[in-house]
Amino acid sequence: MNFAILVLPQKAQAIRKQLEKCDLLDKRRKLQKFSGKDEVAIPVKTSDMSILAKHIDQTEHNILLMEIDLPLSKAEMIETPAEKLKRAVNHLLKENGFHDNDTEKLIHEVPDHWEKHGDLILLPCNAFRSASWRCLSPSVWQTVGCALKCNRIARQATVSTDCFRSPQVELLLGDNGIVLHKDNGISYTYDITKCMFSSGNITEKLRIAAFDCRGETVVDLYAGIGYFTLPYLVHAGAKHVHACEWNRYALESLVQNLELNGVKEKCTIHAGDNRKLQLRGIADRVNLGLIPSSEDGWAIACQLLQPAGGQNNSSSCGRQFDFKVQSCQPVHSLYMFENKSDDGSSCSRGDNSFQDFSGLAAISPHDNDIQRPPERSLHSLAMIPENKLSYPSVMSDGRNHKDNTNRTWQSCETKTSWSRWGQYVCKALQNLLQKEHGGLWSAAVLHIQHVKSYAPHIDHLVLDVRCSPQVSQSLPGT
Ligand SMILES: C[S@@+](CC[C@H](N)C(=O)[O-])C[C@H]1O[C@@H](n2cnc3c(N)ncnc32)[C@H](O)[C@@H]1O
Repeated sequence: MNFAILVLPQKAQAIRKQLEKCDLLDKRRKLQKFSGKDEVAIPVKTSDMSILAKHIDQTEHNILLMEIDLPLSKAEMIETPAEKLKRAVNHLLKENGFHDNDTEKLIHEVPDHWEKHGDLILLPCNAFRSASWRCLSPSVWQTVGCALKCNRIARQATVSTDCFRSPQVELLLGDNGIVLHKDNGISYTYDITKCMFSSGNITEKLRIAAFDCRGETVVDLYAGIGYFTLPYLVHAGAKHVHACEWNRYALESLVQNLELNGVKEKCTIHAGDNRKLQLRGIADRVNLGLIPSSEDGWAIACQLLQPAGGQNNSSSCGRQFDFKVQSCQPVHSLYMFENKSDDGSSCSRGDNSFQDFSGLAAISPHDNDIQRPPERSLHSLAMIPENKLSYPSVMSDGRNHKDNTNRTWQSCETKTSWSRWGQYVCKALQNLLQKEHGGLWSAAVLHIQHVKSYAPHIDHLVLDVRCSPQVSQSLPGT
């Protein structure tokens, strides 16, 4: 029931203000002037006249309280898409004879959020799950399509654990799942029912887009539809990307996406198992984007890195690379994804852009006691702003030095489990590199990125590692 008080027009604004001040004005509804009656109805939240009387100046006239449904205010009239969807589905349930109790339960399965891929709406996996919805198919999907103004509806399921990372998307309305997705100036087309597309990884795509890879040869070991291959080529300026992929549907999309974005000539696709790649020593940078772990690809990644070191910033700017200056060591970056469990004890879940990996030194070739961290002992690190972020860079003789951005490594006592994971990865890579290329190598964590949390104890982490071959002190001119 809705109520209003009737007041004289000349008093209406003053009384409205008084009501607003004491939170008795019903803002969901509009004031209304009654033509011919010379009265204005002001919507109020209470039907208790004594409460109203306490707050309104009644000296000049009497106030009349009445039950009335005044028109909704403008803000109330604007329905969100989620409200619209719920209203449409509610109507459908009623039309089909569902009782109020059942309707109330079923409405909880109508989602508030979804992904939009062109004219296709991808519903979350818990949407419309009860058996009752099946009886209402296809009219329920037509209703959803109509409410959300789209022609195709699909429902998300968990990405399968098979090695192709196949999505388990179910098409509910429409005859195909091919979509066109655009972000950060890059177009991706793919079949949503056959290839995975993680919109949650947008922060990583943006981070890669901001890398300076000019002059670099990059290998993307798990290219998929080109989710990272394309930002390397389109925005980071990589000279060439070798993209590895073994899922034929992802490969089809990858080819299309390279063409779509005009970078086909700069990419070589390697179809098949990346562990069988015959290439070696070609890469400045290797991208390992596989969850839950890319560990299977570490050996091949090390094989792919150039033995004498890759491009560094100085050479990409056209300056002569100089082996004599240690701070201009050629560098490699391995870029990898991991999903890690954590014990949640000190997890910080706010801004995840910059993680403090203080206390984590580069692994020198002489560190042999790094253990794999226990799976459930990982938790996040304290945050530090970007201007305080510094690179650990310890050479094989243990000396600290400034990196070429002139930021010094801050030592800190706090050892966290993420940093232990970083150390474990660095040590493993260093061993692999020494075995593969010979000589001494150092491996250092450049950055640890928390991408997202899948569950309270499962975090998606990305680690940037810089691997450098150590120059012998006896090289001519050193
Ligand atoms: C996480 S998915 C795709 C990630 C990709 N960056 C994207 O979002 O489009 C990983 C991809 O690696 C591929 N893959 C997994 N193991 C592989 C292997 N040993 N060789 C080649 N491709 C592999 C899968 O088929 C899948 O498309």
